[in-house]
Amino acid sequence: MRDPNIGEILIQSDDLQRRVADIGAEISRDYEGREILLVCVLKGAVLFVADLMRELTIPCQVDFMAVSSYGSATRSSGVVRILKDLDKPIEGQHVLIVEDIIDSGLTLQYLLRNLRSRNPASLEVCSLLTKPSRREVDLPIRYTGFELPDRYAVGYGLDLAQRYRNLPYVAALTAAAVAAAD
Ligand SMILES: O=P(O)(O)OC[C@H]1O[C@H](OP(=O)(O)OP(=O)(O)O)[C@H](O)[C@@H]1O
Ligand code: HPA
Ligand SMILES: [Mg+2]
Repeated sequence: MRDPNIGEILIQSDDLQRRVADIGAEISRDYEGREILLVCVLKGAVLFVADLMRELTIPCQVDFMAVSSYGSATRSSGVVRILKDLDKPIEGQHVLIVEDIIDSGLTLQYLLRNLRSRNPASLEVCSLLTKPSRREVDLPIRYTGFELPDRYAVGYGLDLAQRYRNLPYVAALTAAAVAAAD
């Protein structure tokens, strides 16, 4: 039986996989002759980075940073906390931040400022999903997979109170589930 909190499917698994392959090809072309460091933003981006890095044909490394601002609610608290930092310095490296979703943009704003101060050779952003209608700060996103409507989404890494990250598709929560979470 389908979970009663899960509403309509917004992006099917096949469409996710096809788009991830396209983004991987585009990144490989753009960074030809260079090595990149993927900075995966835990936990949401973990499925995306695992699929994306298998599509890259250029040398790459991956490191992980954990930040959190949502707690168990469906709205950002606006306060971004680093829960785990990168293992190594990034000075002189071509860094690509890999995110699952840019919603208000507050997490990414914090990350861009923080990582820029560490003097990478370049710093770009790849986010599978974006919700332009909810953006509170305007930020440069070099690679994007899909635009979402103003609905709280779960699946393919995205959670509600840590659940549903394992769904192979992206789905909207039902209105009742959103109301119960906030
Ligand atoms: O643009 P924003 O409004 O800042 O929202 C986007 C961020 O929020 C989510 O992470 P969250 O803080 O919930 O942690 P998680 O990745 O562990 O789920 C998501 O993975 C992004 O990192
Ligand atoms: O729609 C969303 N779903 C899950 N996590 C999120 N973090 C920001 N927006 C979302
Ligand atoms: Mg989350």
